[in-house]
Amino acid sequence: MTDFRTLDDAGPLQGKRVLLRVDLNVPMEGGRVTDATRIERVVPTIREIADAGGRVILLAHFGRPKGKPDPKDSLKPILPTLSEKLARPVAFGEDCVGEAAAKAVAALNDGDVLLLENTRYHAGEEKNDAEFARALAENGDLYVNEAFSAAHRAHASTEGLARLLPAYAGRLMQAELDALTKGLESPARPVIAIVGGAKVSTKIDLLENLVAKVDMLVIGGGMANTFLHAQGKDVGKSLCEKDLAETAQRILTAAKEKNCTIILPADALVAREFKANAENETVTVDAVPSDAMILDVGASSIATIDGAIDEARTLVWNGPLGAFELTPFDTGTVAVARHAAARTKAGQLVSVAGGGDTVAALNHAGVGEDFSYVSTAGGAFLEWLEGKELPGVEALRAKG
Ligand SMILES: Nc1ncnc2c1ncn2[C@@H]1O[C@H](COP(=O)(O)OP(=O)(O)O)[C@@H](O)[C@H]1O
Ligand SMILES: O=C(OP(=O)(O)O)[C@H](O)COP(=O)(O)O
Repeated sequence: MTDFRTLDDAGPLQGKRVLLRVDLNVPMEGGRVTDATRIERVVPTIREIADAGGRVILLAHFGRPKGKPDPKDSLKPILPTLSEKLARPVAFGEDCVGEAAAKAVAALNDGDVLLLENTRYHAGEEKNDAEFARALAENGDLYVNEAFSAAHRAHASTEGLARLLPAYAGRLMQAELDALTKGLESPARPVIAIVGGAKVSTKIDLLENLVAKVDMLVIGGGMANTFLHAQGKDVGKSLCEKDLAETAQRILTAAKEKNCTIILPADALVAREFKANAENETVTVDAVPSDAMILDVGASSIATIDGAIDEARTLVWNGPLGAFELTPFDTGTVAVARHAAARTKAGQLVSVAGGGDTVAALNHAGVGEDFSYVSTAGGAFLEWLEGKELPGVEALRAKG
């Protein structure tokens, strides 16, 4: 990563206001952080800057609040976990721009840490609006991007800001790119990818390029339902983006052309309520009751996926196979994660997984330490794998 400026190039940080873009989009339940991996991975950089006398101003997004404040997407509930992991106090600014931000920043002493409220509370963030980026830049002397997992977004705090201030890659940004390059630049074949999760519309397009890069593609989670629908199956009340059926068809055709084997669930665990221990049954994907939702892959699908992993030498995985936060709909994700971990430990597989919820799912399965590499990034990791340039990374090149 020699074409980046890194923290090593930033000069003395004493007294400098450092706008540090991090990804705090962590899994939460009942107002509490349920997986702190993304926080833990940025702690060393925050400490490093603060210990050098810098004033750390954390910029981050949470959820998708559509450009206006929404209390359910506040970063405030993350503060206790952030402060605990950092083992130091963290101040909070009620807005990331304007008077509230300026006041909070002005109150900082050298070595202090401040978290500003969700950047996505402003429409200018996702539009990468120049004026909004300038408003963010007003509070900093330099910019450090540590949010590899949001680097596929050309937003004001991930891209625009890097063009306004001296910009540097943070330690995690560097480490992620180094690890992925080392692990996956020329992967041992066959390569299997598992893509699941719930962010169907923002991730489906990248599958078209992915099928050219991998030998087998397992489509699970909410993502699978759109494909099952595209194949003419009734998915009942399942999470499904019906208007993406054509895109799904196109991906299936591209896979055939590229000789990539697509593995879709053949059976599923369905329920009528989205809650833990909801009454459930296993059905084939041709027989999903119209009032039920697919919440996990079934036993026969798990066996097929495990068998495919046995044939592979490299696995890349983003997106849980089911609603793993709710038992028993964690069964598929846990079983496949443990199988991949065992193959990895036996030296038969290189396994790379990433994504906020995917990491939480691996930790839930007790195998977070057993994969070859666990990235904080999901969508960004897949786009990197596609060979796409990531706007957040590109904006850092040759800046400083
Ligand atoms: N069949 C399904 N129906 C509804 N939600 C699902 C299903 N399968 C997976 N999910 C949800 O997908 C979410 C994770 O998706 P996503 O954000 O794309 O993953 P990541 O954060 O790892 O990139 C989890 O909260 C999980 O409950
Ligand atoms: O959680 C994230 O990505 P991921 O779900 O792909 O791991 C990032 O914070 C990006 O969030 P976004 O997909 O709402 O832009």
